[in-house]
Amino acid sequence: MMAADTTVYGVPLSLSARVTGSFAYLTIRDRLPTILTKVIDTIHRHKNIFFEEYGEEGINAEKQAISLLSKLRNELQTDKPVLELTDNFQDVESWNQYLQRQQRLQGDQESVSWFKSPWLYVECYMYRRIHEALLLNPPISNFDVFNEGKTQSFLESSQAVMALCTYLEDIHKNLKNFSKNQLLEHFNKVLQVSLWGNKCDLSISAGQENSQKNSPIESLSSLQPFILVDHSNLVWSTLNSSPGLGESGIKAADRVDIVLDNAGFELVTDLVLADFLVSSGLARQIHFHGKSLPWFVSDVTANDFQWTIRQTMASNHKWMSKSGYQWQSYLKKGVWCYHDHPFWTQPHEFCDMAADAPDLYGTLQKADLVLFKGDLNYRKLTGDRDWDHTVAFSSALRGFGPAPLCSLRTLKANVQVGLQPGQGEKLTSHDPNWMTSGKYAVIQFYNPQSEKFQMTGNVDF
Ligand SMILES: O=P(O)(O)OC[C@@]1(O)O[C@H](CO)[C@@H](O)[C@@H]1O
Ligand SMILES: [Mn+2]
Repeated sequence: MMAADTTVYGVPLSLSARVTGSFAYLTIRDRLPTILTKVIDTIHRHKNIFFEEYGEEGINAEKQAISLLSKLRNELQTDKPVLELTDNFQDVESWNQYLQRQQRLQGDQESVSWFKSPWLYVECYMYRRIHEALLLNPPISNFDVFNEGKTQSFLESSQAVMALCTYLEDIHKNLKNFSKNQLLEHFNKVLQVSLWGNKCDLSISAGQENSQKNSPIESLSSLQPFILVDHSNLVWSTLNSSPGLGESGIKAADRVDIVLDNAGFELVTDLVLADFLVSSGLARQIHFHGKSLPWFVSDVTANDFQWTIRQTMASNHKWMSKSGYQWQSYLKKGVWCYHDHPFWTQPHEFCDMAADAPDLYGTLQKADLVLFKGDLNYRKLTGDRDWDHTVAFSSALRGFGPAPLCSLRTLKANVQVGLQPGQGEKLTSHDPNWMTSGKYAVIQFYNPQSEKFQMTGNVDF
């Protein structure tokens, strides 16, 4: 049970580095400075390229950006107050208003600092400050400091990508003859491949490469026991309960939104899932949501999304190339759409979305299902609070529910809800790092309509 001083109106406090030795503390003390040092090193290694492209201006920009990033690293390591942003990017006002909100919450400016403020806030803020350091130094403003790691993750996963595209081609060939059960079997496989694709995240590894080396399909059965919450059946029934009938006679969802996480291998697993949903007739449209700036080392930007599809098309592997052309065609026809709303690269908990980004909330309300990939999205869904593990997922969402939603997340932060009584304790006893190792995962579903049904006894379709 929560101690009284750790909850406000029943909502636990945000995870933060106030708790010495906590995962948040170790992340801010150790991993974030390491990531910053790698960013500085990356910029320095590109000095000659900046000179070739931009002359002396490029050299000066490199020097100034490194100076700003070194200052940022010092502020972080010495627990200085969080500062206002000074660039003119689209979201600067929202970020500075959030800082003022945090200052009101915490009492004064001095107390809003790296080790005394919510982990979610300061970690997101660090990536936004990295972007500021580039924005304030044109002509290198468009340089993606994480690009090397993201492209390496894709290129070094090429065997796994080929295996996945070959598997997808087999499905395409036999799709028309599949029974409902066979379709369900393949649905579960591509859903779990997308789930485990999330292990390939470069911020947890502080940039250490972690591409996918072995066949993603063959390893699924050995990974099954590590799925702590498996609501795949609820996802399947949501896709099959939509009013419309697809070409294949399957009840098709009109629209599935995928809130993306990492580029590289994980993005390919999401594209394969999206391809399966459309080609099987389970969905008519897929809307992808990426990031509007380089984020958490490996998160997908528009450039990463386009590069990945171009790379797949250019492959000399027959089925990889065929997949790439199919995916490009889906984008051209509007069967697939890509968005990158600024809200995804702000620090807000998702329960704030309806108030702080009503346009985005309204977009998600058009979906029959929203899939949220990865750990950071899970932290924002649950507010990165220190919840008891048996708290219901619906409670932790605190009113966020634009549509039926499902988190596909490998655990890399110490927040997890919706477990059975005793499940957390049992995991801690035989695997103390179960919440942060990336070994475990959840497929965790919530339907706001069923919530409404429980409260009012009826649902207006
Ligand atoms: O969202 P992702 O890519 O699955 O993970 C993001 C992440 O790596 O960043 C933080 C650690 O710095 C944690 O929230 C989490 O481990
Ligand atoms: Mn990520």
